[in-house]
Amino acid sequence: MTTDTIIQTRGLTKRFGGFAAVNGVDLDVARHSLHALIGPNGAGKTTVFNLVSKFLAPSEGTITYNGQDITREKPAQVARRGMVRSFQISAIFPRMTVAENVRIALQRPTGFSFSFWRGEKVLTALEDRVDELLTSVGLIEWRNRTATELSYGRKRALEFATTLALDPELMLLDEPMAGLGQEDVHRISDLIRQIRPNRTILMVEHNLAVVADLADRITVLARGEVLAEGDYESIAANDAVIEAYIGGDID
Ligand SMILES: Nc1ncnc2c1ncn2[C@@H]1O[C@H](COP(=O)(O)OP(=O)(O)OP(=O)(O)O)[C@@H](O)[C@H]1O
Repeated sequence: MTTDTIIQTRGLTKRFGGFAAVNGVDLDVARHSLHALIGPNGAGKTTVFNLVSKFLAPSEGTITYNGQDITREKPAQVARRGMVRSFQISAIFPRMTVAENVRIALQRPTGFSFSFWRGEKVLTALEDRVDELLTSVGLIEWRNRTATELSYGRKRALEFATTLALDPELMLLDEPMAGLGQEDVHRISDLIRQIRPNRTILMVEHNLAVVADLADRITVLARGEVLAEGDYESIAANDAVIEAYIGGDID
């Protein structure tokens, strides 16, 4: 494996009973790329995500992260290594303010070690970091409102802020556009573009316009196997991919 690969799977397989939801998947995610996993319903995308983030144990195969075998590690261990899955673990506390939500994320054991620090200077540094994160996701003027007052799209921006608080090296985004209206899709797309530099993002996303816009590389799954891989142009022109999407045009 080259040092440019941050996460690699070989022969990744997950069987539920006799059914292989994921079957022999080889995935290479290049460092500092945005890699999208797409495929029709039931293709195995969520299962791959659960395997990579260690929420599920594989039946067969290996997973390496920065060259280290993490196949048998627990989710908390891979989180400490810098792999953070958004939207599942970064739950929002609805009655707390927007700023408090980010502060709590910053004080998590896997985040900045603010919890071990003391004194006024430290608290100022913590507040500065909270405001920096809120500014970066466009929520600074909402900092003292309760999270429950935020629109759906802004809640997602807050989830981004709480994920970024952990300073992830690899962000796993699980359908970041799900349930969003067009305006919020643009807002979150801009946000992803903005946080991309120096990070690696692996994203499951159904919105193909977003995938076309953001992804450097795309892996198409169908029936648990890799059907195709490449940039959007090559994927969109691939007959097997078009057929897998029920004969439709994936544009
Ligand atoms: N815990 C489970 N037990 C049994 N079968 C499962 C389980 N989880 C997933 N499956 C099956 O594995 C297959 C792949 O599911 P998965 O959710 O990974 O697909 P997906 O590509 O994420 O689909 P979608 O786009 O609909 O979310 C499906 O046929 C699903 O029914």
